[in-house]
Amino acid sequence: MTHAPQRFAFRLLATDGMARRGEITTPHGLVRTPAFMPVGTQATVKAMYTDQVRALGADVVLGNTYHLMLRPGAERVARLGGLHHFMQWPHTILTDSGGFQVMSLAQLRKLDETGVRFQSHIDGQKYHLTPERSVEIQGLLGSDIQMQLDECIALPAPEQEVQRAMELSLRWAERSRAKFEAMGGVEKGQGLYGIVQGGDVPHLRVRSAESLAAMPFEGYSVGGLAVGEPQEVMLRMLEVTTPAMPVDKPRYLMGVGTPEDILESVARGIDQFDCVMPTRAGRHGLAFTRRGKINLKNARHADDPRPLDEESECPAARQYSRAYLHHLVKAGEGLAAMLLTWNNLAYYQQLMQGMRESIEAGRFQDYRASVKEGWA
Ligand SMILES: CNc1nc2c(CC[C@H]3O[C@@H](OC)[C@H](O)[C@@H]3O)c3nc(N)[nH]c(=O)c3cc2[nH]1
Repeated sequence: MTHAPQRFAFRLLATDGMARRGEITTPHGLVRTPAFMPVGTQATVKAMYTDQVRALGADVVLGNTYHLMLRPGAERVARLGGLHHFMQWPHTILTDSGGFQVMSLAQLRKLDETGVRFQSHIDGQKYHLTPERSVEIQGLLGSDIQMQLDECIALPAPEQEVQRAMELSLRWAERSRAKFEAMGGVEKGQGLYGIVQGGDVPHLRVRSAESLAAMPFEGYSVGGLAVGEPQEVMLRMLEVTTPAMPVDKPRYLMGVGTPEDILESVARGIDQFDCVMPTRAGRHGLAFTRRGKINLKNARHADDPRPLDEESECPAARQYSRAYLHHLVKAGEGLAAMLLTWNNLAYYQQLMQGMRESIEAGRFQDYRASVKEGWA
C-alpha cells in the first residue's frame, strides 16, 4: 500500500473579532493564514527567484490556468514533471481556473452553459474551457489548491445579470466538484475551492455562499470583487458574505489588494489574498514601505542618500539609496524591477506576519491602528 498523502486540512488556531489565525495543510506543506500569495501567473513571480520569494515568508504562489494552458500547455508541464518541478517551487501552489482571464484577455469569447469558447490572445488558436477541462488542467499542473470555473462579471451590473452569472457559477461549481473527485483530488490531499459570486447584491451573495457551503469544498473564495467597485462596496460585501461562509474552511478573497484592503478584509474574516499590486508596482517604480508608498520616478529622490527603510530586514529596503533606485528606474535598468519587487513583497509578507502574530496575541485592532498610523 503506497503511503496515502495526508488529506487537505484547515485548522483555526485563534480568532480576534472576525480576524482569524489559521493554517492549511496541503501536499506541499503548511500555509500560515492570513496569507498573502504572490502572483506567478506564467510560472514565475516576475523579477524574483523562487528561493528569494520563499525567504520572504511566502508559503504559496499562484499559477494561472488560462495563461499556462495557452503556453507552454498543461500536458507539456505534466510531461516535464508538473508545475512545482518546472518552476522549482517545492511549496504550495494555488491556481485560478482561468475564467477571469478569459473574460479579460481572450479574443472572440463566447460563454454558454457548457463553458467558454475563445481564441488565444497569443496565436489565435481556438479553445473550449469547461468546468471539467479547467479542473483537468489544474490537476495536470499538480496544483495543491484549485479553483472551480466561474463567471466573474465587472461591476456595476444590472441585478438580473449578476443573478444569471451567480447561478451559472453554482452549476459550474457542481460540475467542477464532480470532476475533481473523479480525478482523485481528495485522495491526493489537494483542495478545490468553490467561488462565491453575487456582485454587489447582498441577498445574491448570501444565496451563493449558502449554496456552495452545502457542497463539500475544501475552501471557499470570494470572487466577483476588486473588479472596479469602490473599496467600501467591497468591504460591505465581505460583511454580508463571510458570516454566511463555513467557519471551519479557508476563505480566499481573489485579486485583493492594497495593504489597506488586506488589513480591512482580515478584519472581516478573510484568510487568503492574491494581488499583482506589489509585483506590478515594483516594475513601475513604486515602493511600499511602513510609511506609505514612494514613487521612485519622482525627481525629488535624485539626491536622497537614505534607503527606503533602514529598519527593514530586506536588503533592497535597507542597503540601497533612494537616489540609486531613482537612477535605475529612470535608466530603465532591470535591477530597478528586481529591487523594488523584492522590497514590495518583503513589505507585504512583513504585514501578514504582523497580522498573524497580533491575532494570536488578541491585539489585532492595535496592530491595524499602528500600521495605519505609519502610513499617515
Ligand atoms: C484583480 N481583481 C480580481 N482578480 C480576480 C480573479 C483573478 C485572480 C487571478 O488573476 C491573476 O492576477 C491578475 C492571478 O493569477 C489571480 O490568480 C478572479 N478569478 C476568478 N476565477 N473569479 C473571480 O471572481 C475573480 C475575481 C477577481 N478580482
